[in-house]
Amino acid sequence: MTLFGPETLPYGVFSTPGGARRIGVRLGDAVLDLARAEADDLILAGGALRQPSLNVLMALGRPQWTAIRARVAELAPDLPAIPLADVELHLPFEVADYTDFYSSEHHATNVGRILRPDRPGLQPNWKHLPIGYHGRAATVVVSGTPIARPAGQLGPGEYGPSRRLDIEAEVGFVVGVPGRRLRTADLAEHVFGVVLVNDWSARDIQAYEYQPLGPFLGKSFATSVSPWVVPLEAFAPVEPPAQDPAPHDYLLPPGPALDIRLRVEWNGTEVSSPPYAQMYWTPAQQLAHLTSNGALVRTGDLFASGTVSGPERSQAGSFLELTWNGAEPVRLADGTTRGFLLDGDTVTISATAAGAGGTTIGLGSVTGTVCP
Ligand SMILES: O=C(O)/C=C/C(=O)CC(=O)CC(=O)O
Ligand SMILES: [Ca+2]
Ligand SMILES: [Mg+2]
Repeated sequence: MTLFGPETLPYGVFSTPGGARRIGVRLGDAVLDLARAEADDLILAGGALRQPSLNVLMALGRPQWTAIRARVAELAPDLPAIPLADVELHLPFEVADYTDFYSSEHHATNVGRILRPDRPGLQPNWKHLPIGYHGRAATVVVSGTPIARPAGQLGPGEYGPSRRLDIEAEVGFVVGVPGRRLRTADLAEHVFGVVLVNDWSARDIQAYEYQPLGPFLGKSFATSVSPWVVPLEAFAPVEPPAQDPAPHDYLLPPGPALDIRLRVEWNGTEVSSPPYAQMYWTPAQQLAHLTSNGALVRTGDLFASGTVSGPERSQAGSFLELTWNGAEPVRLADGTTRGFLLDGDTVTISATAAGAGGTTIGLGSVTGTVCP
């Protein structure tokens, strides 16, 4: 079984040594060169495929996305193909704005217990609206980019490198068509596709700075995304979890969940398997909420699910939860133990998902190595 067969066909931006950035689609272990296919008039996309990023393609809208994808699938065996091993992959789209949600009930409850032990895990508003914050688009980087350990204020009078550097395994949604005051039913008209996200987080910086305005420097230093954007239509929609209390009208109907199964590896040891299908708030509700006040989403906007954590410890999407703030270290295959990230550590988040027509599709992976 290949995870990158004709039912997946994710888009990315690649280059070969000395060459310019071009748009490609992954098929198996090859990249189909769509820039050349358009230049050869095999695919008509008004120049959208002859660009150094996906943004022009993403702005075309759903009917053209569907038509181009169908044409790529039809032509795939005959399109110019380059071995994946011979290309460099780049950030696939120019990030306009980056928003991060907080939509796993298990993650929100765990983080609440760890950071605010004197209060109930979930805040009273949590089941009434998808909580989120606006992040920093400029520091969204492609998988493989080294992650420099941030320094900052760790407490009163204390400044230095973070000692509690962490990950957050998330699913990201990439906006193609701009809009404001969107309804949940509008998701597929506006969202082009899905990436994996690692929202690197310095827990000591975060814990000191976040009150009362929320995450700031503890999360804005780097956010990694996978190089392949999997089109929304490649996924088989599934039923989201029941919501109680019923959300406000503008958040209904909730729209589908996606059955994306993540896997987190720490220096090659699999340490957790977060289940995205169990997220409380759906991407359609996040998009409707994000734009409900009249705020504009633009081509290239990235909104992330929030840390994906399931009910089990082995399903934690952050090391904060996995090691319970470092108190219960995990053992890696080389016999060493970890609470938080050490310099030189590599984290890889990968995922598969239920694809349309009963298939299993791949999302690839997002990886990063910590440097001092
Ligand atoms: O509960 C808090 O104070 C903050 C928790 C987070 O780390 C927020 C975040 O990035 C959202 C998420 O990924 O779920
Ligand atoms: Ca996050
Ligand atoms: Mg911004």
